[in-house]
Amino acid sequence: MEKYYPVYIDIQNRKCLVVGGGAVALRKVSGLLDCGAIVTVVSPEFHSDFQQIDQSLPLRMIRRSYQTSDLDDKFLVIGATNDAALNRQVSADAHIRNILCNIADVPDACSFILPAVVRRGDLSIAVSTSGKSPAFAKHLRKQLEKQFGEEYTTFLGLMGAIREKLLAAEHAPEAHKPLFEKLIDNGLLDMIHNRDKQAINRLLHEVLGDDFDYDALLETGCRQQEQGPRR
Ligand SMILES: C[C@@]1(CC(=O)O)C2=NC(=C\c3[nH]c(c(CCC(=O)O)c3CC(=O)O)Cc3[nH]c(c(CC(=O)O)c3CCC(=O)O)/C=C3\N/C(=C\2)[C@@H](CCC(=O)O)[C@]3(C)CC(=O)O)/[C@H]1CCC(=O)O
Ligand SMILES: NC(=O)c1ccc[n+]([C@@H]2O[C@H](COP(=O)([O-])OP(=O)(O)OC[C@H]3O[C@@H](n4cnc5c(N)ncnc54)[C@H](O)[C@@H]3O)[C@@H](O)[C@H]2O)c1
Repeated sequence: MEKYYPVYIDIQNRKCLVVGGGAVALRKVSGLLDCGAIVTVVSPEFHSDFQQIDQSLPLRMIRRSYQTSDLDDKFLVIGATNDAALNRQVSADAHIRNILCNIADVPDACSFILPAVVRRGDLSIAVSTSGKSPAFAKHLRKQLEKQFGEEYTTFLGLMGAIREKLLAAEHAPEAHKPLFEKLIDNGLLDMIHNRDKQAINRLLHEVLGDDFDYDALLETGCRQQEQGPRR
């Protein structure tokens, strides 16, 4: 049996709790805010870098010890204190309430564990070793970072905009599939990497038709990225 079921969770506008205020908690808070969560962090003391977090982000800092009621209305909790018994308590409290829970470095107290992640715009590559070797997950993440450059950000912006345009015209996944495959197989990524706009437009016109233009599609792709939270 597989130990973990891999998923991507949409936490935009979801209330999340981080317990602890050290360097590890700071990393977890930043990661949650980056993904649009509404974050509460509770701890008697806070790492000084918490002051550096953009004031306009939805972060509430509570300066006291954890209490069970901190979990009220929460979707997800991350425990990152230096008190092992307290971390266990957070995990047990979350379990009873069916709240998703990660305790930093304590896999058997987690209902989900965190992968090492490479992000290139909408592309994310998550690496987990099912807890067997976090050091190796990090190593692999660094290798992937070298392999996957910024061209993937543009590439996915473009593919997303093309898909949106095709879907707006017709919901026909079977007809669309070979079009996407042609773009992928005929070197679109390399063309983006080489910034060869002429070659890109030639390929787009050949595969999709004359009303598919690189600059116009990219503009829609950027607008989609800038759109705010959905919930
Ligand atoms: C990926 C990453 C994400 C993140 O933390 O955000 C992450 N750990 C990272 C780094 C890292 N962690 C540790 C080291 C020291 C070297 C080593 O031990 O290997 C390093 C490397 C370093 O720091 O250089 C120590 C460690 N970690 C865990 C234990 C306990 C145990 O294994 O029982 C111990 C031993 C504590 C002790 O010795 O007492 C447990 C977990 N750590 C996980 C995630 C989950 C499984 C991930 C997977 O499936 O691979 C899991 C199960 C639970 C969780 O925390 O979610 C992040 C890399 C991010 C990046 O750089 O991209
Ligand atoms: N994954 C990693 O890279 C990594 C690295 C180091 C440590 N860790 C794990 O994460 C834990 C935290 O690491 P750290 O370096 O941030 O530790 P730290 O000692 O800097 O911070 C611990 C925080 O817990 C808070 N805390 C203590 N009791 C509390 C309570 N009752 N309620 C709320 N908050 C409370 C403290 O105020 C402090 O802010 C470590 O104990 C270790 O298990 C993970």
